[in-house]
Amino acid sequence: MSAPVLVINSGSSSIKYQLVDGETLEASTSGLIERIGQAESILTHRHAGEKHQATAHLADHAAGLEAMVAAFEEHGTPLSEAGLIAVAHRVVHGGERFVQPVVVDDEVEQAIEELSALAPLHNPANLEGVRVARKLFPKLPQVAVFDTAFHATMPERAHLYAVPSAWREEHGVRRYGFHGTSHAYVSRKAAELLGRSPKEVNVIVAHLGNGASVSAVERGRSIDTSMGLTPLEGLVMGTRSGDIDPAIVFHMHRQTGASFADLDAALNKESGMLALTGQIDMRAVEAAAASGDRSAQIALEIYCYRIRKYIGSYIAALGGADAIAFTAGVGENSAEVRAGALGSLVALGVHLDEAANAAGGPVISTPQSPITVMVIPTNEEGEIASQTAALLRS
Ligand SMILES: Nc1ncnc2c1ncn2[C@@H]1O[C@H](COP(=O)(O)OP(=O)(O)O)[C@@H](O)[C@H]1O
Ligand SMILES: CC(=O)OP(=O)(O)O
Ligand SMILES: [Mg+2]
Repeated sequence: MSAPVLVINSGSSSIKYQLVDGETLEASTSGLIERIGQAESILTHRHAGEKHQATAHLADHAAGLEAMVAAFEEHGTPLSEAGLIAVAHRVVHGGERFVQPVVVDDEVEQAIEELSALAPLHNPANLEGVRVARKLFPKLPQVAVFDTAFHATMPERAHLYAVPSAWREEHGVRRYGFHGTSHAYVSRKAAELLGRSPKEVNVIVAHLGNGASVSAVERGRSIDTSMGLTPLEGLVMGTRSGDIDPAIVFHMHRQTGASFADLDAALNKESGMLALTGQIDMRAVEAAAASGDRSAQIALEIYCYRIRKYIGSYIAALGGADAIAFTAGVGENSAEVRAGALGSLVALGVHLDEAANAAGGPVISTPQSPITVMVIPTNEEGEIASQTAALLRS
């Protein structure tokens, strides 16, 4: 590896990590630590085509990152001998200030902490990863790469909300958008698949994971995206409601006396597919729907209908699209969701090839389709490593 970067994606109860070459984007080692803070945590470490799994009690992110360091020592090359040029961190909210990757110092750490109010599910965990890694690897540059950065190009018509000016000017209320490294990487790959430069094409990216968002990418620049001030707006997600009438919050507060903290938790953690079906995982929802469960069938319809409305509106926003690309856990794996999301878009130039869709792509539209539909595996860690290597070169 010529520019090895350790990429860390700290979630609320998990840590994903990869050792990636910032030049070739090749990952030699990757891992996932799940159920941090619970009685038994699971560490899955992949190196040289082999999978090593272990369980342990990992009380917090510090313990999780120490277990990661130990796994590198046990399997393959210890991190201290890997020739790392940096540790790179996914940070979800960068606010208005961070529109490029930055090397983290005390002041940047403080700024990320202040942004936690805008991404309470994500930034605190990201920050924890940064803090522990700064202690573990004090000599290496720690770089933060922000989910929001790619969307900094959105025009005012897309990022301004029609709310009182003090909210906008004094409290940073605007659309920021998230999953930016994924939207950036996948929209570039879509242009590559079309055999064109990113600057020549308009692409709609549907990133459908646990969190989910759609973006409209005009000639390589994000011009709109479905997530807003926080990662709650837009699509129906695993546990998040996506778009609702904001008055529902006031109504429920008045009706039940629930606090704003309770309502925040209800919309972020107890809504979405979980609220509609009792399940978070799309595989379980699809299995229930296939076995005749009516609420799962309706939930799938709602999930797909919301995506379809966003895609239709982004075709309008872009004045026509060259490609639609599906990515992330659901987008890459569920032919049923892709078909459901595209149904009735024939009138807008989307002709799905059902056999190609069932086979998983990469191209899943017919050769005559005016808009090419694709399935493109995302690579957030590779994109983060590549942006980090570019920052350190400059
Ligand atoms: N074969 C599959 N069919 C349908 N959905 C799947 C499949 N594999 C994974 N998923 C969905 O992908 C989700 C995770 O996506 P991912 O992009 O890894 O999310 P995150 O990064 O937010 O954790 C799971 O919750 C599951 O719903
Ligand atoms: C921003 C966001 O929703 O991220 P994730 O999908 O990882 O939850
Ligand atoms: Mg994700």
